[in-house]
Amino acid sequence: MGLENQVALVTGAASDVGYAYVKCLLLNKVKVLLCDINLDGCQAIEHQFLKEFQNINIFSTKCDVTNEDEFENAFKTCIKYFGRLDIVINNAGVFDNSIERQWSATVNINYGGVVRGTLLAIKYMGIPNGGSGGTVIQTSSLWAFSDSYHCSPMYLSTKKYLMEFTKSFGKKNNFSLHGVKIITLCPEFTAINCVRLVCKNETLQKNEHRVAEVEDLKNIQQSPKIQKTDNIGNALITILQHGKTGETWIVENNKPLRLVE
Ligand SMILES: NC(=O)c1ccc[n+]([C@@H]2O[C@H](COP(=O)([O-])OP(=O)(O)OC[C@H]3O[C@@H](n4cnc5c(N)ncnc54)[C@H](O)[C@@H]3O)[C@@H](O)[C@H]2O)c1
Ligand SMILES: CCCCC/C=C\C=C\[C@H](O)C/C=C\C/C=C\CCCC(=O)O
Repeated sequence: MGLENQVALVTGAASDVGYAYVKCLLLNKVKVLLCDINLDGCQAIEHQFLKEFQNINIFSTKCDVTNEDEFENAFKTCIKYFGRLDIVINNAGVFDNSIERQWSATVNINYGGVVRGTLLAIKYMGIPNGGSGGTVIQTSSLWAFSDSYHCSPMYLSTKKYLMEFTKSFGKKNNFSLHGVKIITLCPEFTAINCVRLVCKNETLQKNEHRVAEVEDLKNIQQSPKIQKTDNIGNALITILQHGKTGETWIVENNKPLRLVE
């Protein structure tokens, strides 16, 4: 299925994974609205791609996925600017180990942001509401399948919740009501500066067990086997073309993209 001339809204677009999503969408002739709390970051990406690729359609807007009005305004901006909306990528996320201080923010962004984005997608793309249907992709993590990794319990649990939300909410009987497919993508680690994010936390630094886990993260990060973000971007395109509502997909280095049965 070709994606040409479809329109996508990507949250957390100023991120490493977001960058790869946007790039792969543009290369498939999708028009893209970049949304992030970091508007400068989105605009820098926008300018880079406008220089790099010809005949692309790209625009940026500030959007905090925890702010209902701001998030809804991003949907309105998208439809106003591009005239339609077909794809929503819920990608904004945070990884914070300071469970004592940050747990509610992690839930509000990683899980709440996905729920808000999904409900808004149905409101703006749902057939009974005048839309043409569409697809929502949630970014979870391969960690959602792990019971062993406890470096950030909040991160892990929000990624599990959003996957369960999608499996349940994306069921075919729900899809038949609005025509919006809802699918989860679970990437394995990718080459990003995650060690910076993980190491900044003092609570973590004081906990010997967790320090050992940070060492593990550093080793994974430095591994030549770590997947490139483009691997995730290419997986996104395949899922948009072939995925079915309620499905969960895993993307790992050097392995075929796989559907979780
Ligand atoms: N990097 C990995 O190895 C990896 C693996 C699996 C899944 N993921 C997931 O991919 C997504 C992107 O991760 P990344 O590695 O590119 O992270 P990143 O830290 O580079 O980017 C996160 C982005 O989200 C934005 N953001 C944070 N709070 C926001 C909010 N309230 N509203 C809107 N935007 C907000 C940040 O500004 C940033 O641009 C996350 O959901 C992450 O859990 C990442
Ligand atoms: C906003 C987010 C930035 C996130 C960067 C930090 C951590 C990234 C976490 C990824 O989601 C991890 C993805 C997959 C890891 C899977 C397996 C690794 C080892 C398995 C295990 O120890 O259980």
